[in-house]
Amino acid sequence: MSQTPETLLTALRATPPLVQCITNYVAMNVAANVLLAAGASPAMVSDAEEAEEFAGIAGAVTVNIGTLSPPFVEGMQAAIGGAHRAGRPWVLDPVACQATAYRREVVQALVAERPTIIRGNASEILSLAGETSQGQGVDGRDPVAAAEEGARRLAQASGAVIAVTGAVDYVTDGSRAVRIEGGSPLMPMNTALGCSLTCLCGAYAAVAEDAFDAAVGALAHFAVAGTRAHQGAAGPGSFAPRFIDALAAVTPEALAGAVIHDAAGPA
Ligand SMILES: Nc1ncnc2c1ncn2[C@@H]1O[C@H](COP(=O)(O)OP(=O)(O)OP(=O)(O)O)[C@@H](O)[C@H]1O
Ligand SMILES: Cc1ncsc1CCO
Ligand SMILES: [Mg+2]
Repeated sequence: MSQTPETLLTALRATPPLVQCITNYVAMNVAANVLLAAGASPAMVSDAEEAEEFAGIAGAVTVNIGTLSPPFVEGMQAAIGGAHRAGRPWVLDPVACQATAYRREVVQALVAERPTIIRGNASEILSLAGETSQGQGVDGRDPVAAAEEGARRLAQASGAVIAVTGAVDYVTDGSRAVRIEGGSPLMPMNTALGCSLTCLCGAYAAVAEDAFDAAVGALAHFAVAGTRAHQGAAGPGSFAPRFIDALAAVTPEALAGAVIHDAAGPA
């Protein structure tokens, strides 16, 4: 039986999960504040010296290739090994994976490590699915609808739940699929909100029985908070603090109002 976003947020707030976030230099502070506001406990622990051990005490691990370098990759591999040994979920954010040969090579190796969830913008998911994308560096330039079929194939091939974000989000495990409406056009004008959402997927995965439900819960939390923060925001600058406040203010009951449509059948 599926767990609703409402149920999962209740569980998350009752027992805040420790989330080990290996994320990029741009996102570290933003993502930590997002997780704290949402009700989780972030720890940006990434060095190979301790990443595997730390994964043994974390509820989930998240891995983001935004500011990639060999030491980061060593830490990612150590943490993923630790998560597998501890039987914990891990979430991949394939930032700009289409941009360079190094990113393409690293991301393929990470996908082979069986991520529980992959969360990216449509350009990143298209690229992972082997299709051409219009992505410009870290910024998505493709509509989510263009990546839906590729996301379903990628889910089937990788075993991961795929969360594609944009104006209307799409989540699939290869058979089940939903679209989630909400958020704000001011969100892509704030750096690292996608990276932070990947970390929140880890928080929800830590408390969920099912990775599909976890991804839907995290994306619904962002969608509802984004819609609320948009009210009265003058632009991207004033949106940012409103969004942190809204993440904290969202109640489990409010998540019951998230706009989630079944998308498994014909469009
Ligand atoms: N046009 C839009 N309207 C409403 N919500 C949006 C829009 N674009 C993005 N979002 C929301 O913004 C959040 C981040 O998604 P986005 O696709 O921008 O991530 P991203 O490109 O990986 O971001 P970054 O790499 O900067 O962290 C998601 O919750 C998504 O639903
Ligand atoms: C701007 C930027 N550059 C590398 S990672 C990152 C954060 C958004 O993905
Ligand atoms: Mg991104």
